[in-house]
Amino acid sequence: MITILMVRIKLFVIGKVKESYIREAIADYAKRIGSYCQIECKEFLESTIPDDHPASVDGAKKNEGEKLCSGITQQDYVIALDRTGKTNTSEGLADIIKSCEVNGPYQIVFLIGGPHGLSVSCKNRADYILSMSAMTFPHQLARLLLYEQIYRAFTIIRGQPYHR
Ligand SMILES: C[S@@+](CC[C@H](N)C(=O)[O-])C[C@H]1O[C@@H](n2cnc3c(N)ncnc32)[C@H](O)[C@@H]1O
Repeated sequence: MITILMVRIKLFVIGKVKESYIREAIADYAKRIGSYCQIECKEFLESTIPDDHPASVDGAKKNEGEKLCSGITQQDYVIALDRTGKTNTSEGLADIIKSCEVNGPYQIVFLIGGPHGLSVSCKNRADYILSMSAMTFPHQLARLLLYEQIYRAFTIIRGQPYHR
């Protein structure tokens, strides 16, 4: 017999969602996802960059990376979102989530970077670096797309008629 435990999904993200229409869409998906798992999103402030010097940008990214990684535990399955990562299908993401439901680890952490992207340490910690497209999205849209894909993944896992 296969025992399926409810996974917990956490999003650690840099920056707030300013547009109300994006916040509403995210809230709608979060509510739908809530019937399959616990999901929460922790927002961290963007680090200020005093000038456009590459060293300042690197410092800010490093600082943001430390904040993002601070809540990760050793057992978590970490998926970092980065344009240059590996692309996957919705079924592929569903397989990853299903494997965590069946075999553990039972907590999945998704990381979304700020305007300058994720630090090297975030990418090094990640078990999987996921690219949703070769194009770059603003972090707010990346977050919305991710919520939709997590919802879609659960409907695939449960065999429900959302995904075509
Ligand atoms: C504005 S983007 C950062 C752009 C930055 N220049 C870079 O190349 O990473 C903000 C965040 O959204 C997420 N993101 C944007 N486009 C993405 C994509 N195509 N696939 C996966 N994540 C993406 C990433 O987490 C990224 O750190």
